[in-house]
Amino acid sequence: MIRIQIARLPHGEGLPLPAYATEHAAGMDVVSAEDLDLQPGQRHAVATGLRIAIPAGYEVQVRPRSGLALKHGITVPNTPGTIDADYRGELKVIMINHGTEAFPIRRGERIAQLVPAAVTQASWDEVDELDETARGDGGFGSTGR
Ligand SMILES: O=c1ccn([C@H]2C[C@H](O)[C@@H](COP(=O)(O)OP(=O)(O)OP(=O)(O)O)O2)c(=O)[nH]1
Ligand SMILES: [Mg+2]
Repeated sequence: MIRIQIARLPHGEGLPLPAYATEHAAGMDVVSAEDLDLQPGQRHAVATGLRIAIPAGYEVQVRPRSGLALKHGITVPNTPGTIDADYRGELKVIMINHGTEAFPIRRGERIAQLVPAAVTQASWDEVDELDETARGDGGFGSTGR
């Protein structure tokens, strides 16, 4: 359990903070701060009215809700969205309608889920040759279907 500072923008006033729906849920459901009808094929960065300050060494992933995906074709095209620890702008949820009908997104409705995660940063050791492995350069289905 880590602590993350969260601040509301004016249009975020009165909305519930992202919250776990069940005791051991992996994601905190986050709600929309705006009303819109997402047309088939349309993308929109949905406002949450929230800003957060994630501790260094962590990120927050933005993931779709499976019910919206299965029933309505509503998903997050950049899933998992990445909220960087040093980002201080508004948290937005990019949503796309892969369905065939307009989908109403209403203020206060849960649109996605936030999953905090530890981040490992790396630096490069540039070399001329890499060690050999049994897989070698086989990939992209090289082991069969
Ligand atoms: O679903 C998302 C994804 C990103 N962001 C914000 C927070 C994140 O820290 C910042 C940058 O995101 P990312 O690195 O994925 O986008 P980019 O296209 O690389 O933009 P930048 O050049 O600003 O890093 O945008 C969101 O609010 N929601
Ligand atoms: Mg980036």
